[in-house]
Amino acid sequence: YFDDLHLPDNPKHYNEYSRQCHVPVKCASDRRCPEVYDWKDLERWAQQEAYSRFEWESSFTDKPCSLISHSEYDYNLFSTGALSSDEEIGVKNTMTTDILLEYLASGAKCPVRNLLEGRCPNVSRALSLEECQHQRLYKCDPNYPYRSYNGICNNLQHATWGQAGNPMKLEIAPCFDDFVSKQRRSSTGRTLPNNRKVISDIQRALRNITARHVSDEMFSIFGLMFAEFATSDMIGRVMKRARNSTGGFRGCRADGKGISPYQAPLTAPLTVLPDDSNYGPKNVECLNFSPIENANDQCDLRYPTKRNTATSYLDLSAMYGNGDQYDENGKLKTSYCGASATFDRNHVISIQFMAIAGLFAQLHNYCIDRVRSCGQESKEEDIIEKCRSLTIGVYQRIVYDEWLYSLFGDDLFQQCDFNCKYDENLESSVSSTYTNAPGRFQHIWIPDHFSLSEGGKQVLKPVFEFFHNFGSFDCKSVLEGMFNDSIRVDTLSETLINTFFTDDGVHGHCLLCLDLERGRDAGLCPLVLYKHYFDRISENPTKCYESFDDLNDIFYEELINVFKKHYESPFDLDALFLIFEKEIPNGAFMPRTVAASTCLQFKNLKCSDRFFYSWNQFLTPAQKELINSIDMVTLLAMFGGIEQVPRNPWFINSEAIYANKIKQEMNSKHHLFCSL
Ligand code: HEM
Ligand SMILES: [Ca+2]
Repeated sequence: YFDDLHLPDNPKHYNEYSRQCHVPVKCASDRRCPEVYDWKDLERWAQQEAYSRFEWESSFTDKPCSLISHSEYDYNLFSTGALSSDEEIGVKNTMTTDILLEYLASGAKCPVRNLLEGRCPNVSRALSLEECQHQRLYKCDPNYPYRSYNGICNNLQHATWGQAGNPMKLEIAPCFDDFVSKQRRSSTGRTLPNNRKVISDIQRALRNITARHVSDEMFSIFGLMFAEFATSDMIGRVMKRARNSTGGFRGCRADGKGISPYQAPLTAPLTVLPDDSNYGPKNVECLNFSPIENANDQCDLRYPTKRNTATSYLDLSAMYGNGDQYDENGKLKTSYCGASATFDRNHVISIQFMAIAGLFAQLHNYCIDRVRSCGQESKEEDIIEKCRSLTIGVYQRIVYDEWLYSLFGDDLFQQCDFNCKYDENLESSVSSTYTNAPGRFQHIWIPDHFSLSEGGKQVLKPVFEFFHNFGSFDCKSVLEGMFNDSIRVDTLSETLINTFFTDDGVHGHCLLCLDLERGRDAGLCPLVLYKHYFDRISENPTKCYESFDDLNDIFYEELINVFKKHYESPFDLDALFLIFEKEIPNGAFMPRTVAASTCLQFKNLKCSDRFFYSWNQFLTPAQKELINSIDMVTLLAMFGGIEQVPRNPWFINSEAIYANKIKQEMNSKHHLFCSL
């Protein structure tokens, strides 16, 4: 089934649903193109607008009242990095193009759509401004055996594919109201229902669904946190930036009682209604939110898409950073739990995340020690890069053969069929749909407590405590705690809905609301379009949804009732709610459409990666042998500092084996490090 892994450069509106279900298509018979008297003049105007807007926005980084302060719980939840001068040009170019498109769309919308979808041959598809032409030419050396740090030259013909900072890509054209930036509206043209209200009603409704139950064979918190680690490797979110860094621009008053009079321009806070069962009594009427930056650094006239600051390849880019993270011996500088110090910049992570990240950094550093102890003369670069290739290979094998296998279950794993070959014509890219809807599915597994294993006992602590004071935790007990801790599948946790990122256990954010808003901000189309799209790809029967009750093949009745209450038509539902699809394929842990999207995303990342371990021609036999023998259990035994490791860390209640036994087996492979 899933063999078209390509995401288009110029996505088109998805017509198939309308065709099958006789839904009218906006602009269907409108053939007009934008009429502009003087394009050059318009471009220069848009550029001037962009430049002055950028200066104005940047001025807010010096206004303490407009920044979230240290003492607020959501300090750093929306932190923004500083821009290098190259990045600043990219951001300004993106703004220039966005302003120009918004201007055109403010006149008539349909011509803009025709332009964006390539039906206006007389209009150039890129701006002609000098600043827009700064794409560098790269010459890639096909014989250079190692990955670059920013993803460049992984693809020899298209050097920039998969590069950090690239835009995400869309399967189908986005559904902004004006096609370029305004939030999608209901089919009758009204604003979508209040974000928070829908989410809190969903939490209430899910309490009454008993079909969602905990079984013995349950995915572990270890599996959950590993997923977050893999996500952070392929996706790096970046809130709209100004010149200097911040701990987050302010949208709401510090006490949450409404929008701040000092609201910064790069924010779009969420409104909470006074009758909210959690926030109401706390007088919180406003939750901070900052949109993600667009990425259109060469000023192409195309649908706006969001920036991904990570390399899309599964190459441990969040751990290796720019390649400047090594000490004088070529070891990664480490921080808590032996994790690479690069993670210290990321403010929204837990010690559990660090404990998993630490396993891979320690493998790299262990490898460096072993290679050096062979006493052979090697170039510094070769030692580092050989250990890096080994570590990435070990990680990639774990992602596909262990983690995805456990998540998908045997049937679905075979169906998805990860046995593709390297395809040099396939662009490595992250889907904006995946990122902003199905890819967030596992957030609903986040519980209210994580376990620690202290003196052989399980101790439960609120999740938020693990986001602060990393120094107060013992990584060994954090790791051990994750193995027998089950993901949450019966109801949605308070942590997810009411107290996310809190520091006092009382006032917090709503992660699922952020997820919903990200989809709206990225212009995702209605849920039923994606359902139709992915069903077609997986050759499932497709269906039309005329009444809410038609949704009964996707959702339980309790949820349909929530949607009935808030939405005008089943066609208006937000794509995020695919995460609540009731059909879970046999043996899998994910609903059907989420699984289809996940399958395509991970297949793309594998088959577009020239250096993927299973075909990387630069790996030596010794590297290959090590990659095939270091599995997750081995990593845990070697670097987890624990005496007994679970045979299967992805599921709870796994049988345990002695770490020493595994370490001994590894010792018998030491010689391999001398022929890396
Ligand atoms: C305790 C576990 C986790 C926490 C605390 C967490 C937290 C977060 C936060 C704060 C964001 C940014 C929200 C926003 O502003 O848009 C995010 C984004 C995201 N998360 Fe998670 N997450 C967790 C686990 C996972 C897992 C297991 C997955 C599974 C694949 C996942 C997938 C994603 C994706 C795809 C995004 C969007 C991309 C991004 O912003 O990096 N997360 N998560
Ligand atoms: Ca990466």
